[in-house]
Amino acid sequence: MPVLRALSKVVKQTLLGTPGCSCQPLTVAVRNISFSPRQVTSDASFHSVSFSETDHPKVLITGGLGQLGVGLAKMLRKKFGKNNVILSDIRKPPSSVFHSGPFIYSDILDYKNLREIVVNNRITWLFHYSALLSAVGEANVALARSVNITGLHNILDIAAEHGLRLFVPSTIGAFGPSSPRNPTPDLCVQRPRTIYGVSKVHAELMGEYYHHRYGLDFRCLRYPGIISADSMPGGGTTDYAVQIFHDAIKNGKFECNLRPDTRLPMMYIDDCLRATLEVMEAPIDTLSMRTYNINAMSFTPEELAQELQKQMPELEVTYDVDHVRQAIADSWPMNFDDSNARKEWGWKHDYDLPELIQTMLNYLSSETRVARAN
Ligand SMILES: NC(=O)c1ccc[n+]([C@@H]2O[C@H](COP(=O)([O-])OP(=O)(O)OC[C@H]3O[C@@H](n4cnc5c(N)ncnc54)[C@H](O)[C@@H]3O)[C@@H](O)[C@H]2O)c1
Ligand SMILES: C[C@@H](O)[C@H](N)C(=O)O
Repeated sequence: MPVLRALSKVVKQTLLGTPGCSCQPLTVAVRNISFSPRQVTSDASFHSVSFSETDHPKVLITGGLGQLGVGLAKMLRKKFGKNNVILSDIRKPPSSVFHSGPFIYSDILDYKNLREIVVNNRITWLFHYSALLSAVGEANVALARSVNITGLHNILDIAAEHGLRLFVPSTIGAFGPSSPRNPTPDLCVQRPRTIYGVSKVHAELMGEYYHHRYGLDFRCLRYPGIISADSMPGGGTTDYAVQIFHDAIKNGKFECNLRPDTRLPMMYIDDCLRATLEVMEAPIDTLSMRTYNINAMSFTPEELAQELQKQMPELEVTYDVDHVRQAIADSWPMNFDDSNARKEWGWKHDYDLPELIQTMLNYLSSETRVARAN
């Protein structure tokens, strides 16, 4: 009974606030009690978080075989040690990934399997990358709803139950046509028109709710469109900005599926992954919010093509608009206001458009040279 009384007191304090106190003791109280949202009263467990700030975290990455996960694992393994970072997905990994560090099968819809992985590997940090992106999500709403929403519920419960620090990426796609688009601040109207966007707003709100209700250390960044050389995008609206480099090098031609004047926020992958680690390592008292916009640059297909043509004057770009993607892009931010991230935890991007272009061309041309030599 003392447990139940303590729990109900905490719940009341969390919901109603502590009279006369402007500090944040409630989170600490809930976290010390550390009860699971799926097992509240019957076996309210008192496990304390075993990870101390001087240890390396034990990391699990879900959905790790997509555009961003392999690069994230590489960066985290450099910092925390190869065996402290487990990559997981439902797909079969290429042999280079399989041999570069721990990889396991994990379907985020399988709650028991997820729990087993977290327990058996004593996971302390979880990066939740599994998702169906904007264009693929519109083509399969039921699956997107299940992976992006039901899957997230499993992740939140496991993370709260086991005292994990949880990173969930959100996106420029979490905004919609009624949001201010130029620029888009952290806090404003969010009424996205895609299942992807709706699921990401849901993730932001649920993560913040679990933070306040259960003390979950939830951290979230809204990424712009991410551009990478060594991994391909998984079916989003910003994919053209990756594909153009591949087609330019391979064929000297590119057909763009967005209108030439479609302005969207973008970022090179190294900046995105560094921001992710930085927000995970940020001291808790520097974070006034749990979800931040981050940005680097903003351009249209026409501007990207013109900048690329400075290096490759023979490049031909034509346009054949995909109406689904265009409607999505027309509802998204054109410029992203990330001033809170810059002020509070020191976010700063390294790559603007010229550096992005040079880095992509260097990487892809050296790949092509190696392939031709073999
Ligand atoms: N790439 C971008 O431009 C971008 C921008 C904003 C936000 N994000 C977010 O970052 C995260 C990673 O993005 P990405 O580009 O690597 O995505 P991606 O589409 O390339 O990869 C997603 C991965 O999730 C996996 N997956 C699907 N269903 C699963 C399931 N049931 N269980 C486990 N894994 C499953 C897929 O196999 C895939 O490897 C996503 O949450 C995405 O919303 C990405
Ligand atoms: C922006 C982002 O979330 C993803 N690249 C998409 O276009 O769907």
